[in-house]
Amino acid sequence: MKRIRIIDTTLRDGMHAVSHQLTPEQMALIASRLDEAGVGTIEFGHGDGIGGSSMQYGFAKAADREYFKAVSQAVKQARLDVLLIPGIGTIEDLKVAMEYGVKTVRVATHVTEADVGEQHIAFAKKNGLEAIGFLMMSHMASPEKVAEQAKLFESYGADVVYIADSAGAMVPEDVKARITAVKSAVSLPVGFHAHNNLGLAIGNNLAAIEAGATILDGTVRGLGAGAGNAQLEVLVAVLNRMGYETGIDLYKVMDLSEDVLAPLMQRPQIINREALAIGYAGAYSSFLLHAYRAAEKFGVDARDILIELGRLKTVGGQEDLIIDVAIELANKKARTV
Ligand SMILES: CC[C@H](O)CC(=O)C(=O)O
Ligand SMILES: [Mn+2]
Repeated sequence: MKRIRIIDTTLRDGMHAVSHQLTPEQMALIASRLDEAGVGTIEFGHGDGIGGSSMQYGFAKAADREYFKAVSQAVKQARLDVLLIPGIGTIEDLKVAMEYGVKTVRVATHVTEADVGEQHIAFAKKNGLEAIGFLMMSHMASPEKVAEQAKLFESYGADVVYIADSAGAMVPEDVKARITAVKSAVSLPVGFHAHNNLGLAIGNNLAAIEAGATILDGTVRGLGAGAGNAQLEVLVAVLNRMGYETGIDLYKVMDLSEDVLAPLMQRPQIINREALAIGYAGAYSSFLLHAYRAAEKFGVDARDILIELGRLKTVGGQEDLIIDVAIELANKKARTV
């Protein structure tokens, strides 16, 4: 049977959807249920990765160390994984994660900036971790450029390279083109991380597999930034139907979704007008809740903020620009009335 490795990121990307407010106890409960369901790799922590809890990205309910402790005690089999965006997280933060048994790090950089992850990948490899190079906002670069950046990650020692459709802006042919280019440039396993802003998360995962990806991300109930990620239980069901083995018990993730996740969610994980605007404009999915707050504060339409952020080609880390754009739109509005 063909095997697909699944990385569950409910407890990391899903944190964006709940303003990073899951408690360590809630994370521990969800992690233990994922573990029981046979999920092999569990990513967890602040939505913006380790060290992300801050004024700029939003304060989490608890400190990184409290999440590390709670989740590491709850999980028996699964491999624990953290996301590290160089500059937001540091190697010192990673060392703390390692004390709690974290075995995989996804070093996430903007799609044209893999070089800022070199020392983090090298450190991870030297210390026995699995190192995954994660190229964010991959729709913003051509397939050739994405392949060039994937090669850089490979040259630093990465075990896997990931193409992330952070804006949920890609259609299946965009995904195929990028995965195909990366597959022919590197000899590493290739992964894909989807967002559902255009309703294509599952379809894009299938396109990724067709082009040679063997690792996919999912989140229970789709919980994640923007319109969320590929919904884990749906992904498992579809992959089962297509004859792929994931090692995940479908009923157990369905029950986790219905009985545990649903009551915790601040809002349904749907493609509302603002999430759709993100996919349409190619803006960062994690800007969604920041844009809501800025829109309310300055009396403008959140969609206009998001469309403008896409037009300006803003990238992760530029959350402060959301306020600037909202103020600019409010001033424009005041001038026209
Ligand atoms: C802000 C980090 C981001 O959420 C990482 C990620 O999941 C993505 O780029 O989609
Ligand atoms: Mn994401």
